[in-house]
Amino acid sequence: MEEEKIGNYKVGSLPTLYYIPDFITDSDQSFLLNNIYGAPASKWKLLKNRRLQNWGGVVHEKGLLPQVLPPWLTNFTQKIYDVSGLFSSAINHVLINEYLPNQGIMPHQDGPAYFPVVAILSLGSPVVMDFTPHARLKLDSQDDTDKDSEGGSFEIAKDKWLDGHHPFSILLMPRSLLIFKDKAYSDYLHGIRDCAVHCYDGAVNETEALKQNESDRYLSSSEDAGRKEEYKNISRTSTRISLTCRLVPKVHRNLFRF
Ligand SMILES: O=C(O)CCC(=O)C(=O)O
Ligand SMILES: [Fe+2]
Repeated sequence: MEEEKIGNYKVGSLPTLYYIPDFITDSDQSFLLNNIYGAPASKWKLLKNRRLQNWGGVVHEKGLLPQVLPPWLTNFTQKIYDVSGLFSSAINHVLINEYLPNQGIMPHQDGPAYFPVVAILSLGSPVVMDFTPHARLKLDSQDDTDKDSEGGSFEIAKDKWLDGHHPFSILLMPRSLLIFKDKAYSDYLHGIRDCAVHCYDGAVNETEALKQNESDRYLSSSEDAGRKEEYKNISRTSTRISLTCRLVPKVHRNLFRF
């Protein structure tokens, strides 16, 4: 793995979206989950639709008020730094999100304090992450009154986008690593739908993600293999944990000079 180039893991039509299946082993996954769930209860921050742990310090618009990352995390952030070769210095911030099967994250762009490369390590239940071009890249904006009509997310397919931008999705299997930067980071919003069944039909990494031997157990709960194929759904039957690993370049060493 170490000798291989990150370029070998490029997926989809953007030049800077990478998906590495089996980035960590099963025992690495258990090790991380044990540490995450072994952290003091006060480490969890409750949000409306999920909970999270913040490691590495507090991120402000102007930079990071740092806290040393624990060794159980730096083992992995160092590996991500080494393998990707995309970060200008060591990863110093990790956000751990926990999602129940019907929880997700609204489409968003990561904040300006971060170096524009993000690495997301996935544990537990698989999910589909959707990328949507930024509203400023929409060509002929649809009549907003359309929004409430039937069809929900299919509305998006009608939109026209500038410069070849188009919505796409990626299937994030457990133990995989997703890395994105540049256009994928700045021209697109990323989000996860808050429903318990996700469709991966057309996902940019369908082949790569489903090569994993264990993937079968997550596919549609239908007994009928043919229907699994037909619907291309994953059932989110358990919790997903993600580790969003980033670099905040500006670190405040002295609180009083912040
Ligand atoms: O859980 C994920 O995979 C995405 C998390 C994310 O986008 C974020 O923390 O900014
Ligand atoms: Fe994000």
